[in-house]
Amino acid sequence: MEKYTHLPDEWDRWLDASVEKDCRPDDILAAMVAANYDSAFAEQAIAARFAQRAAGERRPAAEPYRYGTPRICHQGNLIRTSDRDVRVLVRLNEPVVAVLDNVLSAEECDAVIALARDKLAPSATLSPATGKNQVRETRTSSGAFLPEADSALLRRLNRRIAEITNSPVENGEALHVLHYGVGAEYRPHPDYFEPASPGFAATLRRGGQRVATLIIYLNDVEDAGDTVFPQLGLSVVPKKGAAVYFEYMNEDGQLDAATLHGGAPVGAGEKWVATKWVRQDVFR
Ligand SMILES: O=C(O)CCC(=O)C(=O)O
Ligand SMILES: [Fe+2]
Repeated sequence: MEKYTHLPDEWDRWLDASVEKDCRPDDILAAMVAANYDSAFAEQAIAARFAQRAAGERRPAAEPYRYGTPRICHQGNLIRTSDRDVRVLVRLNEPVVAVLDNVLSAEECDAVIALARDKLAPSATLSPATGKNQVRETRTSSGAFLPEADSALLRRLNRRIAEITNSPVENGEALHVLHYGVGAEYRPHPDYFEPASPGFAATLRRGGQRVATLIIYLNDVEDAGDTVFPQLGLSVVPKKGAAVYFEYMNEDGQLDAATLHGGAPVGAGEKWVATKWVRQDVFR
């Protein structure tokens, strides 16, 4: 039987009542799946209902994002790190986005791919409703985290990335490598965790919010696979050793929705990136 992707009135009221009673999102989901609801649809509906309730308890209208001094120091043509001069190619101030070149050497790119190749697993996304990792059609790459203890190369790169992003090494999550085959994509998403979503509470306790991202391109893609920013009309074309940086949390804790981004489907060849997500505090 076809799964339901529509909420009739009685289920709408039931969902409201369940959220009001503070039922666990997991239990609400289980009940809906048992009643033949599509699980992705149900999760979205549950997360939206929790977010709505939280929004009602907060200030009514969200204030526009205030752009202060960027975290990244990218005024000049170069960012000098302790072991490499990184070239600034493009700077955008609102939101803060920078395209950088010469972040990694070609040999370093190849070495990072080699470290990740055997560890790849289908990419998952964290459910905003339940906090569980789930494989979805919105993210069709495969990926692996590379813990720093694994190699001297990773320690050196993590230090360099911390200098580029002007943040403590300890605030970075482990480097995350993604591999996309032809047609694989990562649909537009924010990298921060929507604070009102119950599924994100646990990860937010580990180092606080994500504040900035550096996506490093580890190969030249034969066709397409750009990193796209739909709200900016911006598309960054992968180039081996180059990177795109963006930041999305200011000193007041506001989150910048304009940094919505995704990895467009690869047209030909393959695409490898290494992502560093920077947290507000030490990430454990
Ligand atoms: O592959 C890309 O261009 C985007 C990757 C991405 O959004 C991420 O790793 O958070
Ligand atoms: Fe992302």
